[in-house]
Amino acid sequence: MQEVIKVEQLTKSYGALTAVDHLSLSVDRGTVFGLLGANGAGKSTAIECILGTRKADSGSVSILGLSPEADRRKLFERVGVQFQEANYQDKITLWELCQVTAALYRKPADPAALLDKFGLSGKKRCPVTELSGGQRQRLFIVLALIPNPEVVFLDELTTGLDAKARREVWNILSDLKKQGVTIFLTSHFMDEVEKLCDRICILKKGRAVFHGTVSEAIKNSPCNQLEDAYLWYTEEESEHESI
Ligand SMILES: Nc1ncnc2c1ncn2[C@@H]1O[C@H](COP(=O)(O)OP(=O)(O)OP(=O)(O)O)[C@@H](O)[C@H]1O
Repeated sequence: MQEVIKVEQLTKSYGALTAVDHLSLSVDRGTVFGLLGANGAGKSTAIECILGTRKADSGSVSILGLSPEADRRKLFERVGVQFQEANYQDKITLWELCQVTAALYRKPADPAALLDKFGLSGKKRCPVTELSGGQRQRLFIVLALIPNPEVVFLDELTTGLDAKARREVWNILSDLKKQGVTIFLTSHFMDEVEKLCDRICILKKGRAVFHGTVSEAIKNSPCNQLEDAYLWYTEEESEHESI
């Protein structure tokens, strides 16, 4: 399988705090990779450093064989990104934002079709600031998919979505995966991780304490369920290195 994302020994500190500590990982084409960890474990910092929007202290990253820093323009034609928080100009409508985003890419997806797929067609003329939390979250995913990406990064994918919308997002991601899109996500929901992720990495205080499949995560712990295993990896005082 072709390696699409390769991260080696990525490290980032904020003053005395090491937020990401020698993180190495690899993601194959057409697979879904989940980066997990408690609040403050370093997931967002890791994603930002992988994307080159935050400068790492050391380590290397390659996405689609390109460097996020040196090949920024080339790479971002092929990568979609959804961030947890985004600030948009006051009063800009969903439709305007989609158009502005689509204009950045050579072969964008059809924003109208994406809005429709995510149940946002009726809100086209609505200012982004007037959307509910779940609607904003869905819009962020739409924006990440506008480039027609080969790789998509989704940070806290379904936070704020209701049960039905979460299921819909899962189905859409499963379809994207079938089309060969590589997905890198963070999530706090273990049902979602079990449903979607081929491989996971669990971070604890910036360090990877588990790498592998969901079933390996359960097998290498004393637990029978992913959520219990996840808590075991993240809460135990002793390290459970299995990399
Ligand atoms: N700009 C910053 N300056 C200083 N410290 C920061 C900064 N951003 C994050 N941190 C710290 O780095 C650590 C990792 O934060 P990060 O946001 O990467 O975690 P996370 O796993 O994404 O958390 P969450 O699940 O809450 O989003 C935390 O202790 C956080 O307080």
